[in-house]
Amino acid sequence: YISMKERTPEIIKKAMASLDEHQSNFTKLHGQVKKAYSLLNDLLQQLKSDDWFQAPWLYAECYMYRRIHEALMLSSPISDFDVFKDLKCQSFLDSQEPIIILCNYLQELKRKIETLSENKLQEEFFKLLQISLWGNKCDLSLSGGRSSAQFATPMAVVAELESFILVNHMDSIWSVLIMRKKNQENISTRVDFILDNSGFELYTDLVLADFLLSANLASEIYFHGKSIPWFVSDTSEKDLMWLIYQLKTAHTNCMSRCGSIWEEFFLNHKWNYRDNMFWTLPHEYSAMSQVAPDLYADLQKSNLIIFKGDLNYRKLLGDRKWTFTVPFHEALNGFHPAPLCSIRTIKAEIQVGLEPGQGERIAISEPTWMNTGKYGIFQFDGPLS
Ligand SMILES: O=P(O)(O)OC[C@@]1(O)O[C@H](CO)[C@@H](O)[C@@H]1O
Ligand SMILES: [Mn+2]
Repeated sequence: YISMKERTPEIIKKAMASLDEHQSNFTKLHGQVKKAYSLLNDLLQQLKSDDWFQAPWLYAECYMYRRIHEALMLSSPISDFDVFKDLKCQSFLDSQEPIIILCNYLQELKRKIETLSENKLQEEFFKLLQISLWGNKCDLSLSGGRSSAQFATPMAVVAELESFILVNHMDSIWSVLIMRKKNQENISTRVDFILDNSGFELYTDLVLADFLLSANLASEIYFHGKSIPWFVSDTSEKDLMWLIYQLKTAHTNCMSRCGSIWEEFFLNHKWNYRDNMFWTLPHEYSAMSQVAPDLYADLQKSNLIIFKGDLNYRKLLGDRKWTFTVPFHEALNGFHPAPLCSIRTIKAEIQVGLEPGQGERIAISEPTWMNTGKYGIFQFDGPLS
């Protein structure tokens, strides 16, 4: 209710404001801008109707983002204009400090990576996994488009927040990768990231992906993004390329090196970008094999699929009100293309795989614990090899 009543009107207003701000860039296209603006205004008025509050939440939200996209599509030639672009860019620019710190950390780590013992490698992997987890605190649909505060020193945060991890299957994620690395028969290991938010979160995902290659825990990475602007801050191909360009052209040495290395990864196909319309439809993932068989078949080639963020978790579980103690495997409802894990801070009232009483105990002192992104999970499903 809060999401549809308060956040969505804010988000549409932000989209309209962005069109307003860019008026002057669209010389000779004022008619088209006016049209998109008025379609968004209609949508804003329609949001007051009861229908929006009676439809399933996930469906209504996805529909709203599609209607925003439609307003632009009907206003050709400004169809390609991303009404959330400025918000996404700003959230990246606001996190320069932690980005530089993390960048230096990664470079130092890579310099000595060959010399690390298996235990030490695991420790570093866990650290970067947790940084990527807490990076998911920063989504803009939850904050109605307001840039969320970043943590100043990502590495210090890891220790501070460890007690807020409610399900921790980092061991299983590690096992999948290290067992493949040790087995000489595995010449290649493919890891897929089903991306969530651009900006700082995306940066933490790329750092993790770089580490996986550098530590020979993976040989190829596939990043899956969104083909249209989605849930305000979700990553599109343009967002990903923009981020890499920002790094490459940064004045800080370590950032520009990082940008060049990552660009190179894409050029030599160690890193690959994919999108598919399925990610911007309201379907739960158990419907993927039916609705998007090609995508499902592609994911079956993966050795580990990492689903980032809250929305992906909702879709993995069909956004149902599961009992907290239901096993993750069961709630996936037949969706098992390959070993997979969810890395997500809890922002929506859906969670499985908890210990009996675990969620109920937190709710006593923190009634809104499922809406804030304060708690996180690493939840794994699949055979370990
Ligand atoms: O997937 P993300 O970026 O972690 O979170 C997306 C999200 O904040 O947006 C919606 C808020 O209305 C909820 O679905 C969800 O909590
Ligand atoms: Mn998101």
